[in-house]
Amino acid sequence: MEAVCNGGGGVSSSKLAFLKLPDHTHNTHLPNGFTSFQVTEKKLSMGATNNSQPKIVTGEAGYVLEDVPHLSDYIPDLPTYTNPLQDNPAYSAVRQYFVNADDTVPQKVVVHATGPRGIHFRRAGPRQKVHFESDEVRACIVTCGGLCPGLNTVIREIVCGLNYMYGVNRVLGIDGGYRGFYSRNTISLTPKVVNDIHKRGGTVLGTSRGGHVTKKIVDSIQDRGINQVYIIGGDGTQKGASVIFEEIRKRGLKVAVVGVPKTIDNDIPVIDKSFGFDSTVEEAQRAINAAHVEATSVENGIGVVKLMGRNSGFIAMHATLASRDVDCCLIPESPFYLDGPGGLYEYIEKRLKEQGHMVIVTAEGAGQELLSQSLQSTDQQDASGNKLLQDVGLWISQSIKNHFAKEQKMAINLKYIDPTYMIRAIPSNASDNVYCTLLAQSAVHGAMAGYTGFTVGPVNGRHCYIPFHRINERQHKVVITDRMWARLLSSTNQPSFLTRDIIENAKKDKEEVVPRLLDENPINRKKVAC
Ligand SMILES: Nc1ncnc2c1ncn2[C@@H]1O[C@H](COP(=O)(O)OP(=O)(O)O)[C@@H](O)[C@H]1O
Ligand SMILES: O=P(O)(O)OC[C@H]1O[C@](O)(COP(=O)(O)O)[C@@H](O)[C@@H]1O
Ligand SMILES: [Mg+2]
Repeated sequence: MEAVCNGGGGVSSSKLAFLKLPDHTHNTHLPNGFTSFQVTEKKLSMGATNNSQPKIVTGEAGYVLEDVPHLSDYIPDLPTYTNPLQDNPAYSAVRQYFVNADDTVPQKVVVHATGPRGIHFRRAGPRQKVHFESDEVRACIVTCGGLCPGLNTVIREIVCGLNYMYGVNRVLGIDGGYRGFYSRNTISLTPKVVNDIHKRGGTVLGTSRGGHVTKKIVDSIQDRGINQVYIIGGDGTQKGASVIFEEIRKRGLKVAVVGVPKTIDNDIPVIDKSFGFDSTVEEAQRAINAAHVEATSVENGIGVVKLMGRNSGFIAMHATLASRDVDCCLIPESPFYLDGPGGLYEYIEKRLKEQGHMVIVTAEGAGQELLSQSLQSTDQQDASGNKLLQDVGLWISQSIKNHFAKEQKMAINLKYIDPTYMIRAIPSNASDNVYCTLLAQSAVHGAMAGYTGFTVGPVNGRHCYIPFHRINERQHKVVITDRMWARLLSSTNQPSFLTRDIIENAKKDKEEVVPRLLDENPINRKKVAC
């Protein structure tokens, strides 16, 4: 799939050179109808601005580039160096190893002949010129939030990428998440130290929730002389990274802040999917197989499997689609009910009569509203402020058992499998390892080129630098009025549990979360001033 654009809207290739955007766009007048917007902030004495605003470049035919910050936005006269990769024997033979300064990637690849070209992100990759010298770099890596297959691979590849590609040999590992910046030890990471870590699950750096004290974290970054910060973590972590970036920018420090999105739940928007997701879906097959074997080995056997997915049911949906042994998949985005016509109990009875067994997969966040009606509702949160969930797997298993015992309709034989933490702790599979390598290398290239305040990730198959605000504005969720959920419903034959209200709400949600590019001026949407 070719999804990379150069500059202008539907222009001929001969015009492309003229339409080139600068590698990092400031409040610049651009050629031929391109306009760059960055709200003009009050300048601080050291040249820093007091608050960063979205950097938006617009062009012909509704072209919009949502650009990422650059150190030169607030540090005047930032020196430039030749990229050492140009003398690296592994890369110098590559026909065009460096990314074109004006390469951008469209967020939407399905377009209409007369529709605008829509939002684009800056393409990731090595730049001809960099803004750090190799021996100047002092990088650090931190991992935060829940575990996810692939964390160690990303750590390994950041360390190796910095060292092999840019000759950087000072990389610190921050121990135990954000709080490790100010309350724990650091470890020195070299290619030798990280050589084998991708074969292990978890994170060699340790992780934690809570403990994000921005001032203490940035003080520690400043005190240690760190100038590249690689922050690997989920939606909470990326919010934390954004705040750290703002503080660093406010202090006018030459420190690149780079987010690497980690989420086993795949709940981060914009990017195609998160690392570890494939490994997780694959590992979930083992639990589903076990549930299927148990269910088919007895009369009226029911296997219930709980998978992770706090607010987003992607793991359950994909594991169900992959398996074909699942008769019902429950996710947080699709409310369901138990009793009455069209309810879960009725469906279970029908399925058992038809085939004598069934498998139910539930995401951990499914049916929480039902649980809080029937169990005592708790509003407990974890250290990061995430709502602590009640065990839907246990609850639904018990509810099904009670229902069939009470009605004395049929004797059922139910087995509940909770493989959630076993799945989360595995090392990443081969395809996730390759993905993690690309993510890590893209992150390193971006920081070396002076970009900052961004999350790296694939958009339509191309790695991009995405501004934090785009990652943090919403959660990625299964849209139950989309084709993928319809595919699942047709593969399991389960009831949709959809009432007219739910369908209307789902449509409304979708309209709110996905910017309606066809009829909207993005400049108005972002409320940026020229
Ligand atoms: N809104 C926020 N602002 C600053 N830091 C945050 C925010 N939300 C979460 N964090 C921090 O990010 C880290 C990880 O967040 P958490 O929600 O536990 O996991 P994840 O990043 O995997 O979603 C924690 O240290 C938490 O304190
Ligand atoms: O690790 P904990 O605190 O038990 O939390 C479990 C949660 O962590 C996750 O595995 C990942 O969530 P995060 O990406 O927010 O860290 C969720 O699927 C699950 O709900
Ligand atoms: Mg999270």
